[in-house]
Amino acid sequence: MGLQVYNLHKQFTTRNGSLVALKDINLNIEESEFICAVGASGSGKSTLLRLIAGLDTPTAGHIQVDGVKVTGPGPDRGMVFQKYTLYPWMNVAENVGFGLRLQGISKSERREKVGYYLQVVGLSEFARALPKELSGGMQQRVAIARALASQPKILLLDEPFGALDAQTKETMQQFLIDLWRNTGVTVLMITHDVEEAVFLAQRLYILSSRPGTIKKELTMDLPSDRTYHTKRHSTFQDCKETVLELLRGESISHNFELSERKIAV
Ligand SMILES: Nc1ncnc2c1ncn2[C@@H]1O[C@H](COP(=O)(O)OP(=O)(O)OP(=O)(O)O)[C@@H](O)[C@H]1O
Repeated sequence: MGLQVYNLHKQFTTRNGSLVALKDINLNIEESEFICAVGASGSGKSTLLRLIAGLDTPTAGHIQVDGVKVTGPGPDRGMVFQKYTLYPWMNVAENVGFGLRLQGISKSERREKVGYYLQVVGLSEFARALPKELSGGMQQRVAIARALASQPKILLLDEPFGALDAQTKETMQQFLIDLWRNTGVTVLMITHDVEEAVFLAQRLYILSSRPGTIKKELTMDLPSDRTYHTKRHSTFQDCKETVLELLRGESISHNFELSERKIAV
């Protein structure tokens, strides 16, 4: 059944009055789809993901995961943020098993699941390492393993590679697409990196700014077994240009925010 978002509206009260961050957002994400939402800075991407994660409540509208209304955080949604959110005093295995411990899962089952997901992300031999002993990319793989360990119905990724250097980012994109193909997990990822979004997503939602609305929904016509070579294909370049053009339209009224640096291609 996947994830459905119905007429979502989010308004914040600020010192300068109220601000509509999201307006009339409707999403339909089927099981095992890989979806990216892309938009300029301030288009409400993080707000959208936080609402889906249940970390904040909508002003109007509602969200369903597998037909169940979201009323708060839950193990059916695994979240990975841009900044490494590992507990520095816990080793890698303890970090991956943390959510499972909170769910009251027995030590033996925890050990089995942690072992399995560390293998999935290729970090078995780092089980006893502390986060500070790992590179940025490895830390994000631990965060992904932790999110997967609770066997969520959907993986929510908030610019997970935004803090990584270009080369690590490319490696992590390939890692993520292989992981998605091997596990069949449903993914919703937000990013302002157009190339990343076009490379990863089967389908893209493009958000407009202030208020954040769905400006366009695009299906990516790229092979499912994509590798970084795919980025050189003319179809890939055409898709990227289409998205950039839609975002350029946004930048006319928000050019102070949507610099080429922010588009990051
Ligand atoms: N807690 C809050 N209180 C008031 N305004 C907020 C709050 N959170 C977000 N906003 C505002 O809502 C709008 C959308 O913010 P959000 O962080 O969701 O955008 P974004 O697309 O994720 O941006 P970026 O790409 O820069 O992270 C912005 O104008 C922001 O200032």
